[in-house]
Amino acid sequence: MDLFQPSSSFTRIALHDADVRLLPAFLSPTEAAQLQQQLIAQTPWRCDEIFVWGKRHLQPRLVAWYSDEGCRYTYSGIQMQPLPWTPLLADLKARVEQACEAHFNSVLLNYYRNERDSMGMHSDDEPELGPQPCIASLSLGEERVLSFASRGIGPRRTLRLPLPSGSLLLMQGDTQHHWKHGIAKSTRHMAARVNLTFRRILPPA
Ligand SMILES: O=C(O)CCC(=O)C(=O)O
Ligand SMILES: [Fe+2]
Repeated sequence: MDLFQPSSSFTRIALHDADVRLLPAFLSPTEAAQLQQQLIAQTPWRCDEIFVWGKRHLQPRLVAWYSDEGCRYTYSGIQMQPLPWTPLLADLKARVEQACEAHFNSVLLNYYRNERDSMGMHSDDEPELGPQPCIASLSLGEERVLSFASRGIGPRRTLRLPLPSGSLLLMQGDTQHHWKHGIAKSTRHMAARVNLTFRRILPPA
């Protein structure tokens, strides 16, 4: 018996000068686990290189990017080549759009294989996302903590936000201007997690 009750109301996260909302049970744990398995098996994952202090490293996670035709996106200094939407991802995008009352034309998939995979602190503030990016982030599998840290002058404020499997996080408004976010490595064993960040890429000016 599946006792899951889907919920449609977002909870506002208390973060100054930001608009961050969480829908903890967007997908049931069962659906989230099935979707994670499908995406791990069907996605042509890439491991991109990054440059840190002039040295070449492999990114500590796997990625894939899907979008409408004609979208250009540079991520961590890498020009991404988009894949066309699969029926599975197009269907998921429609459901996320309905929940968020927003429109997206691309999705970045991140695959954290274990506790050693991570994402450095960053803001999603590339010009192609526009002045107030709206990003919807779906988490599947192992719960990891999304760390927030304030940017700019003044005392550094931080927040740790655990993202359960099946949860949908919305970051919009001035969030990217005032905060960075990232996923730290862990010393405790972590199973696989897949995260999808739906974005709206604007055409070049
Ligand atoms: O894995 C996450 O929850 C964060 C992903 C993220 O920040 C990004 O893709 O820009
Ligand atoms: Fe991000």
